[in-house]
Amino acid sequence: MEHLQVTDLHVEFGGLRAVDGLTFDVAQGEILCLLGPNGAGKSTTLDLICGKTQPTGGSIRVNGVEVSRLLEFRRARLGIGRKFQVPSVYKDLTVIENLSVARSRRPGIWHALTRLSLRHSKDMDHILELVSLKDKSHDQAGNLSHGETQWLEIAMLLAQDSRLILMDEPTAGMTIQETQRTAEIFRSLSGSHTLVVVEHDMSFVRNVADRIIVMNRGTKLAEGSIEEIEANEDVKTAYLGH
Ligand SMILES: Nc1ncnc2c1ncn2[C@@H]1O[C@H](COP(=O)(O)OP(=O)(O)OP(=O)(O)O)[C@@H](O)[C@H]1O
Repeated sequence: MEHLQVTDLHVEFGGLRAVDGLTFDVAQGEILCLLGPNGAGKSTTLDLICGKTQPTGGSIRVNGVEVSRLLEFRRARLGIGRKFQVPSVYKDLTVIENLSVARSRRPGIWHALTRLSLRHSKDMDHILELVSLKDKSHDQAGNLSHGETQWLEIAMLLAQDSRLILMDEPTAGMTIQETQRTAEIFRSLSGSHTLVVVEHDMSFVRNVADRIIVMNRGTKLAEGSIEEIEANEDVKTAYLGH
């Protein structure tokens, strides 16, 4: 579980202010959904939090620790995990082998010790159960469906001990059933993990979000529950304007 505080965050790309004075908090164990029209700065915000992009100003704190100047791998070690739209699983390896690779990326020497490795294999079972892939643990990742591949990637983040998980359109391309299962997975992660999710599917957002932030032109336009967001006139205007 991680508490995230973003304060007055800025980034410019050749004069374009993609993120322009963004401030928000995410509580430990909370699921925050980021909405907004195309080009609002949602993906860039995730890039800034995970360290893929360096900010031109502002602060990003995780459990009180300033991370905004740290390199991406250092942030990963602090438990910040990013799931991209294109999955990065190893197709020739089995599901469980993919988890082992993810686990071996964890910091520290402890995972090398046998006693702890045993415990870890139990953790792995638990993780596979959580993402509904236990029956497929010895299947090649390349043979998984699109939805299962996305879940494997979430499982890999869990295996590498990410506690603040950032996801960009996790349900894109999923069937209705896969989307529903993904919502259940997210709800079971909430409480123990903090999630920031960029998502356009409103019924999914309705199912998973504890809170919603709508971005427009790099800044926060509105914040609240789904009911508050749907009733917000500024939000309606921003979407119609695009
Ligand atoms: N590396 C980059 N270099 C230059 N411009 C960029 C870069 N990354 C993003 N941008 C620009 O920053 C703005 C915000 O982009 P971003 O992808 O964050 O928006 P978004 O809200 O995620 O939109 P979408 O819903 O379309 O993915 C856009 O105008 C985009 O073209």
